[in-house]
Amino acid sequence: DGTTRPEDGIIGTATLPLGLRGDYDRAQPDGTLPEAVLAPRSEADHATWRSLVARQRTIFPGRAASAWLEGLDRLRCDEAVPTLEGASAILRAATGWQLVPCPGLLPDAQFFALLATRRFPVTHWIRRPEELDYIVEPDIFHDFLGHVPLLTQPDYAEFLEAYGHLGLRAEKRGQLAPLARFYWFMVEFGLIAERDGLRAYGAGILSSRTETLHALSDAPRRLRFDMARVLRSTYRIDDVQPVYFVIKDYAELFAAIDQAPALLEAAMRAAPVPPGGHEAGDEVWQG
Ligand SMILES: C[C@H](O)[C@H](O)C1=Nc2c(nc(N)[nH]c2=O)NC1
Ligand SMILES: [Fe+3]
Repeated sequence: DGTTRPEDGIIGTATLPLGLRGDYDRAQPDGTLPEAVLAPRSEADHATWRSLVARQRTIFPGRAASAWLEGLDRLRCDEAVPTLEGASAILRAATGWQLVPCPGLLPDAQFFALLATRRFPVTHWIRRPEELDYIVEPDIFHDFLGHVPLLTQPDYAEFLEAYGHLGLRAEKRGQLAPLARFYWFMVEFGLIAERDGLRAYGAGILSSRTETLHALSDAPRRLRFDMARVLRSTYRIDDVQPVYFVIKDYAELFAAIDQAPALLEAAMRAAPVPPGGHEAGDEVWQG
């Protein structure tokens, strides 16, 4: 389902060679990097971070999900590349999650094992100033700004831990392809129907200027979240998404985890839906 994506460095899953840039040689058996080997931040790193955040902040109003924005504000990370210790203190108090540094994309088993113990791996390196608009792999801007704010929201925090456990189970049963689709559509590119309208909570959307503008525009197709449909839906990662799925609340994601074991088996036998493909039973989100 995944190929390299030309923009803003959101990566598909299993098919991509792990980490073109990260410091994998010094990673520990669980995939994390020991504090002692972390490269210090330069003023240029902080400047890159500030401009990336400032650019996104101009388009968040009316587009970013309220729980995600509240989380971002609580993390107070606009002025400099955040430290994981500082953010972890806020997360522990809110939902018991913590952040661990990693060299980049991790093998699925390591990734799931960390999520299952409420440890979210955050890539340590940050893109170079000339890469503001485009990088191939997720960097700290995608991992931290995209994924961390919603870890302050209890239902979502519970869901992502359960996803970790489900991942370890699915890996034993060779069901990673449909499970990666669930991560892609509902963690990286998810939309939520809020009282004041449609909003984005997906990390891949909110860490990308182009995707944030596109996802909330009239261009893409938006379907009501349907777990079985998501598990059959393939995707491209080399362009903005042609289709998104809309949840009504984060508890819906956690509830879907319970259905997953049966649906994963069925999805392995079902014909995959091509990227942006239509199916008779599709429930278009009316909004
Ligand atoms: C699980 C998901 O489908 C995807 O395969 C992965 N995502 C990530 C990963 N590793 C990191 N660090 N971050 C991710 O988002 N490894 C695997
Ligand atoms: Fe991500």
